[in-house]
Amino acid sequence: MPIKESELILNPDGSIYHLNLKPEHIANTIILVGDQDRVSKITKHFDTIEFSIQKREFKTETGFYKGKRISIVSTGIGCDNIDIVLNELDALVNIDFKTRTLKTHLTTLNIIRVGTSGSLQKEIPVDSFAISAYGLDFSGMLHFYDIEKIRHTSFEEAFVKFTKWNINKSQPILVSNSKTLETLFSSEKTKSGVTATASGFYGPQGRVLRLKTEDPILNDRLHDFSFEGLKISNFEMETAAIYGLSALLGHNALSLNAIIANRATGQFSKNPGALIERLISYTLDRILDLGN
Ligand SMILES: O=P(O)(O)O[C@H]1O[C@H](CO)[C@@H](O)[C@H]1O
Ligand SMILES: O=c1cc[nH]c(=O)[nH]1
Repeated sequence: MPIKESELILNPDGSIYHLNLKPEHIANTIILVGDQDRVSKITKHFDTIEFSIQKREFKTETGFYKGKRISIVSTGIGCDNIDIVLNELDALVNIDFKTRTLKTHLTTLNIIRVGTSGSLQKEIPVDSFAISAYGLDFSGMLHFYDIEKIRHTSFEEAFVKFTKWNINKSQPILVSNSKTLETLFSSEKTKSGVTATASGFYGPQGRVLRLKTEDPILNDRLHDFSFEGLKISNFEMETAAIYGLSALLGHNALSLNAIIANRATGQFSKNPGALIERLISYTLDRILDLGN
């Protein structure tokens, strides 16, 4: 049965609804960034840029870096946007837009997030690089999918008990990265941990400006929690959703984050721009070891 026009939405030019892309526009290796201005900070290193388009916060550039074809896609902020980006990227490679049916041979994408993040541990200082061994979703978006096979309930149960998690918030879900990608991108320059993916920047990450949070010591409990050697290392707003949807759709995913803030020490990077430039160079260097 063809997928209905209301479900797989194509623009008049045949491109997919939000990303505005056609299947030929994307590579099998994709770097996701939050900020649309970060796209050109990556593609300025490319030998050639073959395609560039932007709709809303979703900017895509595809080109060649030292002979490797790569697409950079900006997601904007948050897991609701990741739902759009991951479903549309998957549709671009695994659904035949003419017949509106699933392809017989499915394509596996390599999806690497290059983001910014706030550390929860003193040992992961400002200006370092964090690799997310797991994403811990607090956003709730993944609960709309059948996640039973990809979640890690013993960690989740221990986490809920230790942190006295308020059940009015969505139930946390722990999802793994691609261990193959993690091996490729890990080095003495990276620190690995569990990335907590929050549903907001202020209250949901324990920041207080004028509004008090529901649980003022939640960040302390996140800091102290450990399970079989795993600790919560950092906060950001997309990783667990990328890991969850990639695992469900059969793609490989990894999240690399430049640590611009340290919540344990109260510090913020003096030069976040230079830090993200270093993470971009690090990522591009390692990405060449991926097969095409
Ligand atoms: O720098 P990016 O990739 O946007 O990532 C982080 O920064 C944003 C918040 O300022 C959130 O998207 C968070 O995940
Ligand atoms: O503290 C931080 C820094 C960047 N992005 C976040 O979501 N949180």
